[in-house]
Amino acid sequence: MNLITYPDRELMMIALADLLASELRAAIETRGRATLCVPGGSTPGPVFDILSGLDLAWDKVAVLLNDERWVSEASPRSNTRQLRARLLRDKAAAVELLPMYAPTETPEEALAALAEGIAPHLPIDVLLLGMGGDMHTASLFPGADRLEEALADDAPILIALRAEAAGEPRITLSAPVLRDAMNIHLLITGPEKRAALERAVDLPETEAPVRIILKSATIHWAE
Ligand SMILES: O=C(O)[C@H](O)[C@@H](O)[C@H](O)[C@H](O)COP(=O)(O)O
Repeated sequence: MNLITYPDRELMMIALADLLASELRAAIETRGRATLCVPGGSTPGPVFDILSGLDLAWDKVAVLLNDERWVSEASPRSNTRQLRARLLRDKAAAVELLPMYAPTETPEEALAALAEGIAPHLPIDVLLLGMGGDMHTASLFPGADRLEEALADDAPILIALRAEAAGEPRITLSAPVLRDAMNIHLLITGPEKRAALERAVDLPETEAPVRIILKSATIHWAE
């Protein structure tokens, strides 16, 4: 495992934001544009705060979430809401946001249109992921109804799935889309997630979906 242990969370968030920014700059230099894909949840907020103030050609960056909870932006559970509040501001206000939500009753109704918006921006240049204590990443939850389909090598770009631990229905990028990213980072904090990560190494992907990127990711951890 390629694991970086930081002396504290604040240092980690600063170092990680700098690293993501330099990978975005390199992608823009090579390809003229870049795709950045980021998690929801509570952990990445401070990285977003720092990243949004860094200098780079943000107008050449497309941003999308790893996954979304099927709730409107009015809900505090909305990952898009957090993204707008913490990342799509300051210098990063110039990015293009690729939607991961539409106001349909079920995610299935919106899947095709959302995937169509994402397809031209693949592969992802810079991918940041989070992980839950149950070893899910993005919305690839152990026990989710369509997990096997989402883990398959020929999975479509987006999958809608439901899992007990997930709360509301979810939409998630599939394993092949995540695995194909050019630069992959996993951000975790605290002893519980560190222990979960170590357990994941010996488990199959269906029980520890985070395994799909463990070999290729740089893992960033602080207590
Ligand atoms: O929508 C989500 O919930 C996420 O994208 C998810 O995969 C998240 O990264 C982990 O659940 C960790 O969440 P925390 O950072 O809140 O622990």
